[in-house]
Amino acid sequence: MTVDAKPVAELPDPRDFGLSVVPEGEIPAELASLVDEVRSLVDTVAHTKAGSRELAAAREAVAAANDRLKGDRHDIGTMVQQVWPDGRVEYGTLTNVVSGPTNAAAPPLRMETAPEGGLRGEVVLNGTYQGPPGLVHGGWLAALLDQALGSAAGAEGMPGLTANLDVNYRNPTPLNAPLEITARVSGTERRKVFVSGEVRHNGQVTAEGTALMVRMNLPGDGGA
Ligand SMILES: CCCCCCCCCCCCCC(=O)SCCNC(=O)CCNC(=O)[C@H](O)C(C)(C)COP(=O)(O)OP(=O)(O)OC[C@H]1O[C@@H](n2cnc3c(N)ncnc32)[C@H](O)[C@@H]1OP(=O)(O)O
Repeated sequence: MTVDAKPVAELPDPRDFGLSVVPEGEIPAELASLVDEVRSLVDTVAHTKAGSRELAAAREAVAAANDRLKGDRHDIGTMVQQVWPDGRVEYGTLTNVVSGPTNAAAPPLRMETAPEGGLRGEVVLNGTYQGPPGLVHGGWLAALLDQALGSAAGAEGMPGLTANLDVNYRNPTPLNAPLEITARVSGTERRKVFVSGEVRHNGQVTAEGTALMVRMNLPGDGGA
């Protein structure tokens, strides 16, 4: 098994597949700020002990905001073009549930190139990601790993879909605490990209995963 990455410059342009693209720099600062506020609102609502009057008033205010914004929407499948600090261009889904910059349901996870190779990111999951008391839900840890592992393949010029994901939960993962996510490509075989990664808290692995990503079949690939 070898790592046989395509040059990053050959990454597919989503526009060639009929998808819309929004450059990340063109997302209004007001939208980023609104997304942060909604993320906080979801946590607040999930934990509130407010009384009926306050709840009804808050519901009216939220409904008014919803009515105000819901007319003008990006299409499902819209991509966001992100430029890495080293100038590399990457495409992700605008509303990706783990990393989408406009999705208030996303933590959001942003991965960067790690000095030791592969990718590294940091994330804090609030109480809306809870599974067992005070701990992160295992399904969300799998989602974080899936995204990080997929990004590691994408960063090597091999974007694709997850065919298989295997997660081991080694230690409880706390809420409201910094988590480090690492991921890398360990090998390739034809269109198969083998990836692995970890979630750590205070340097201790809490979850680790391996995945098989099947690289997108691109024009000129010959299916290989
Ligand atoms: C435009 C740019 C956009 C880029 C965006 C990217 C964002 C990424 C973000 C990522 C983060 C989010 C991630 C997500 O959320 S991805 C969302 C969750 N995943 C999916 O929905 C994938 C559903 N599955 C499929 O679509 C197909 O099955 C795929 C595409 C995976 C393969 O169907 P395809 O017809 O294409 O290929 P193939 O069948 O010829 O197989 C090829 C090779 O693979 C081997 N194989 C296949 N399956 C398995 C398996 N289960 N175990 C072991 N091996 C398996 C197979 O034997 C063969 O091997 P070999 O014969 O060569 O030895």
